[in-house]
Amino acid sequence: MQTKYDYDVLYIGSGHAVDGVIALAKKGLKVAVVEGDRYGGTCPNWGCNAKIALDEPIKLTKEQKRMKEIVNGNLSINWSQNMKHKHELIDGFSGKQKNEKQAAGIDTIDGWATFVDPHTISVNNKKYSSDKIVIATGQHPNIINLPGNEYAHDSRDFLALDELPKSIAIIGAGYIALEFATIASEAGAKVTILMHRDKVLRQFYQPYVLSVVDELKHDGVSFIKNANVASYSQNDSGYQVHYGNRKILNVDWILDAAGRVPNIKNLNLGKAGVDYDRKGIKVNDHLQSSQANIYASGDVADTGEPKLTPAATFESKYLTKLLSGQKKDAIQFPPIPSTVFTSPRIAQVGVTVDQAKQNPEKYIIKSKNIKDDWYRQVDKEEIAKYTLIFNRQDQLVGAAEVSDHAEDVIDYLYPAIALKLDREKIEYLEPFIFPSIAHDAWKRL
Ligand SMILES: Cc1cc2nc3c(=O)[nH]c(=O)nc-3n(C[C@H](O)[C@H](O)[C@H](O)COP(=O)(O)OP(=O)(O)OC[C@H]3O[C@@H](n4cnc5c(N)ncnc54)[C@H](O)[C@@H]3O)c2cc1C
Ligand SMILES: NC(=O)c1ccc[n+]([C@@H]2O[C@H](COP(=O)([O-])OP(=O)(O)OC[C@H]3O[C@@H](n4cnc5c(N)ncnc54)[C@H](O)[C@@H]3O)[C@@H](O)[C@H]2O)c1
Repeated sequence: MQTKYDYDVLYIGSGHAVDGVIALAKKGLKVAVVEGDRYGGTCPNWGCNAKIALDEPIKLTKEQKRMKEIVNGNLSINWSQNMKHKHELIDGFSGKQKNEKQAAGIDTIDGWATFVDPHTISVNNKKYSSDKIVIATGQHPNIINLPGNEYAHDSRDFLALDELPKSIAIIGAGYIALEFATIASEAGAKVTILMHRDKVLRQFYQPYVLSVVDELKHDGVSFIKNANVASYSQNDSGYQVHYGNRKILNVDWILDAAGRVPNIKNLNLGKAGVDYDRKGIKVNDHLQSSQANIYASGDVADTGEPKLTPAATFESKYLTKLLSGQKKDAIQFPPIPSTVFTSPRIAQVGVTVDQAKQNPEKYIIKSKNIKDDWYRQVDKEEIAKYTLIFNRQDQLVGAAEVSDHAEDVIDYLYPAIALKLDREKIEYLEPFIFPSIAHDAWKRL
């Protein structure tokens, strides 16, 4: 494709919302990626991959505690070695990401992009023009505007802590709060979660959430409901969180985990004619913004889908097909699965249990406590429950699980839900390896 612009397609951002870029370049389009920070974006550098690297030994010590009569000794987390291992796994990732793009003939432009007009951006005072532009700038932590918030840290700081603080206050009770509380508490910190209201992980099935909350409490994590955090301060002994009616919590470290907000402020979107609000860039069913040549992908796009890696990757791959002319149809999202990587995990996909309960004429709910199943007792799981949701045509449309294997179970069941498999196909797919979590999951259907 020959255009009057420097590029056919220019991406702002280099996270999973850009996963389709190499395939696009292979189609012969002239492509550039602008990145102001580390290539690869949040998920590998300071999100999913970094977190799961720290979490793996946590899972191990939790399991060893359950097996203590069988596996001798007391395992404990060496925080600095755990962090060193995380650095070894993660730190080279960004360079590899950048090299892969360059090797595919993609121009990588280092710096922060701002719009000059709908076809032009500026990076470090140099202008670049492009026929199509994809805004894929992700989100940043929502640091609550409170007095003393210079003492509060974000998730990125936590994932780089050289030393584990003895006590940590976590503001918020969502994904990051619960996952990091699991890691920090098991590694030896005293963790207090200060909740905005009275619910933890409100988008997940609450009985499963409460099982995880009970487990965390058992491990010493405190939860303060309706905390009404007012300010933070510092003195010789550490930091203080001022909350409720003149109450003070003294800690060594404060993590603000009160959600994330789209990276749109510094893009100068007024010059691009792109509409947005606090939920992100407004897009139509082709991920196209209010300016016809500008698209949005990933966390920054207000698609109504969860702001998760699988959604960002799916959107990016859709855009690859759309922008290379292979596809014209609107984007059709499959159900986006999600896991909270606590110990045990909570995972879900498709129609939620609450949605099914509200529509009994449409759905049949099957729930089971499988804690005592022989396969779950192999590693002495203490919490293992699932719920399956079927429509009236006997198709699996939703699933939720709380257990140490919840993310794998939901992944194994995912094809049945996403492809709407009928009974005959499900029975044909019966021969999973035995014994295995996949077999354990599929035999439920
Ligand atoms: C702690 C944490 C844990 C997470 N764990 C999971 C998980 O387990 N599973 C899961 O599915 N999701 C998880 N997520 C969410 C997941 O990381 C995001 O959904 C995903 O990274 C979104 O990808 P993206 O490409 O849209 O945005 P990002 O990965 O954030 O990429 C955006 C990129 O744009 C760059 N950028 C921004 N503005 C500009 C500009 N003006 N010019 C140039 N570059 C710019 C940024 O530097 C960034 O690199 C987690 C998030 C966090 C914070
Ligand atoms: N396992 C995963 O897939 C995973 C893990 C981490 C993060 N993420 C992604 O990153 C996003 C951000 O994670 P998160 O945990 O920060 O967000 P979240 O939306 O999951 O939780 C935010 C929490 O902050 C609370 N809160 C909001 N405003 C507040 C205020 N003013 N004062 C006190 N509390 C307040 C909310 O009530 C909620 O409990 C997630 O929504 C998700 O998209 C995903």
